[in-house]
Amino acid sequence: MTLTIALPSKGRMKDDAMAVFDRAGLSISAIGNDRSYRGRVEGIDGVEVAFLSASEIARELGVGTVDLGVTGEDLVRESLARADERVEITARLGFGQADVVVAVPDIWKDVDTMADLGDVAADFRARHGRRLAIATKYWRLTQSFFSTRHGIQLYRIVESLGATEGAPAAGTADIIVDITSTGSTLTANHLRVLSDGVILKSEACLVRARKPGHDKDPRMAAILEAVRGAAA
Ligand SMILES: Nc1ncnc2c1ncn2[C@@H]1O[C@H](COP(=O)(O)OP(=O)(O)OP(=O)(O)O)[C@@H](O)[C@H]1O
Ligand SMILES: O=P(O)(O)OC[C@H]1O[C@H](OP(=O)(O)OP(=O)(O)O)[C@H](O)[C@@H]1O
Repeated sequence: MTLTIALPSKGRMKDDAMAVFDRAGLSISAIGNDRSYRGRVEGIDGVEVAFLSASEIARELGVGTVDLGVTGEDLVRESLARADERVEITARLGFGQADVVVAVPDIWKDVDTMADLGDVAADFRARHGRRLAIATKYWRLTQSFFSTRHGIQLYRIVESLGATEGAPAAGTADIIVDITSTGSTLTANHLRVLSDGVILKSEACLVRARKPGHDKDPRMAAILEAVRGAAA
């Protein structure tokens, strides 16, 4: 059986992911020309490399069409319901660090915690005639953090696929849930992370799809050991 490893084909994780595999002594070459989306690991037969976007990698791991992949933990937990039943995070790779956070307008001086935000949400309709609106592309993470973890039910998610930090100023949402690394985009948009508003501390991970046979496959064991040893 062929083992398929998915690596980012583009985006911010591409170069670091290739570098980890290089340091691990797993040299990857493209099949055909440089623009090919298929590759192989030199010296190991029966292992194929698929180059996909980081978000596609998370989805493909969930359905098991790839065996291993490098992608962000945020994308895994957002794309997959009950992620831990379907995939295993086998190594944290030391790059792509970013936090998924709840951020509110700076001028909401009395709102510092999720409990404060729960109070705001509870009387938002009475004050404004509508529910608190949260702009995000992280539906699943937002719902589980607000509803399950903090018992906040009175809100509405406004899907945002870009420039999420601009939504409060544009009037399309009241607060946001988004990824941040340096924090400069939040600051530039006059937003502030709640003191207990970090939903997930994400980084790039080597993720395995839970499929039968992996535990007995020497190629899987060799790849995991090599990549773990090379993680920054
Ligand atoms: N400042 C940042 N902004 C956005 N993502 C970041 C940042 N820092 C690290 N990341 C991580 O990078 C990953 C997304 O990378 P990238 O945007 O290259 O992915 P992509 O799947 O190619 O995107 P898309 O499919 O939207 O084109 C996520 O796991 C995210 O957590
Ligand atoms: O905390 P910061 O360092 O400001 O980064 C956060 C921003 O970066 C990402 O946007 P995008 O994918 O456009 O990335 P880029 O701003 O790094 O180009 C993300 O959606 C945030 O908007």
